[in-house]
Formats: sequence, structure tokens, C-alpha cells
Amino acid sequence: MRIDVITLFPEFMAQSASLGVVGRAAERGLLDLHGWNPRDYAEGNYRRVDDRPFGGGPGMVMLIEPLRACLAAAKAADPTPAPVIYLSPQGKPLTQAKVRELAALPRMILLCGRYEGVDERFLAAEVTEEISIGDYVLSGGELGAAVIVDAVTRLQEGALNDAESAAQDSFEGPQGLLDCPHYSQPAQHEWGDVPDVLRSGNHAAIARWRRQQSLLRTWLRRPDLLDESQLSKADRKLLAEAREGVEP
Ligand SMILES: Nc1nonc1C(=O)NCc1ccc(Cl)cc1
Repeated sequence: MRIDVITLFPEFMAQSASLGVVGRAAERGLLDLHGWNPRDYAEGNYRRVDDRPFGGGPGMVMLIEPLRACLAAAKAADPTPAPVIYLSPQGKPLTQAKVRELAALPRMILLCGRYEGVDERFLAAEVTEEISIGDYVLSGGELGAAVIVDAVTRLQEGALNDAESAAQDSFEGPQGLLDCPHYSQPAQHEWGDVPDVLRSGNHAAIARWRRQQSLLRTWLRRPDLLDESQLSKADRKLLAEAREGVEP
């Protein structure tokens, strides 16, 4: 998958995509990441990319023309069509379902704003969709872009090894349940012992326990993610059994 990122800080994107699974995927050619800096397309001595807002008020607004020229250069670099996705708190909240949709695309262009905003006429003319990574205000769109690059790259065929993809699947199964607790050495510790079932060697019982913990945690921490009507009979039974001993 090719991802072009329009950002005043291309070095940030390069760094965040050079580590771990994403870095490995990029090395393997599963991710083709390109940074484009609007400042390289700004005219005049000062190469302005921003200016004061009409109507007054604090801060600066990113100008149309440098973004327009920058986006045109990015599009000209590869014939593959791509949606232009703008990261901002005004966007649609990012979900794993959306990540899966994006991961299936051959290419996307991520637009990272800075300052107080981007001229609305550029957004109206060039942006396909706006996405938010959460209801909080960051200093720019780059962290949102890095989140999308990471989440989408993990889903590229061959990006994850068997263990990693099993972990991914368990978490983002069809119902999107929260992950179960994890334990490793030591078995006994002053902060508690590892649940016996995990040391029993009984793989059916272990899988049952993990599923039950995911169901219980989702019910307790994120009931909004739990659509009980979509649960299998077995899952409903597991959850009912787990609920008995627990107050939400
Ligand atoms: N929340 C979020 N989810 O995606 N992005 C954000 C975010 O806060 N961006 C900050 C931002 C976005 C555009 C401009 Cl011009 C300036 C600052």
C-alpha cells in the first residue's frame, strides 16, 4: 500500500514509520510511505504556508495554494487514485472497521494540518473525508496520520508473523471485544499469582477463560462495544456466568 502524507514535519512521519512492525513492513515493501512538505511548494522569499485569519482571532490559517500545489505534486508522483483524508477533531471517529476499509485500498493521501486550521475552501475542494482519532485537541494532524499508518500497515498481508496476527485477531474479532488479561513469569508474585487455568495445559479451558475475560471486560469497561444481541449462545452463557460474581 502506498501512503502519501502532506505535512510540515515529514521527518516526524519518517521516524514514526521506521520502528517495529511498521518499519519491518516498509522494509519489505508492504508499505510505500512518502512525505510531502507544503513549504516546498510555497511561493516567494518567505515561502509562506500560513497567514492571519479573516475575521480576526488568534493563530494562523494554512493557505490554499501551497497545499494545492503540494497535493498536485503528490498525485502526479503515482497514477494510482487515492482518497485525500484530513485528520482533525471535526472528523468521523476512527474505528477498526474503518481501518480495515482503508487497509484494503491501494493508496491514500493523508493531510496533516497545523496552526488553527486549513482554509475551508481547500478542504471543500480537495478532501475526500475527515477522520478524528479521538475527542481531544492535538497540535497537528501528524499523530493522527501516524496512528492510521500504523493501524493500516498491521493489516497488510505479510506484515505480522503468526503470533502477532493471532494477537491482532483475538483483539479485533468480529464483535470487536476488548483483549483478555495476559501473564508471564513468575507464576507466584507478591502482586498475585497467575490464574491456575493458564497453567493447566488444558487448551480448551484456557481458550474458554480468555473468551470469558474478554466478554466480561468489554461489559465492564466498554458496554458501548458490546452488542449482546450479536453474541453467540455460548458467549451469552459465558458472560452470564462471569457476571454472577461481579458488580459493574
Ligand atoms: N483529535 C484529532 N484527530 O485527528 N487529528 C486530531 C487533532 O487534534 N488534530 C489537531 C489539528 C488538526 C488540524 C489543524 Cl489545522 C491543526 C491541529
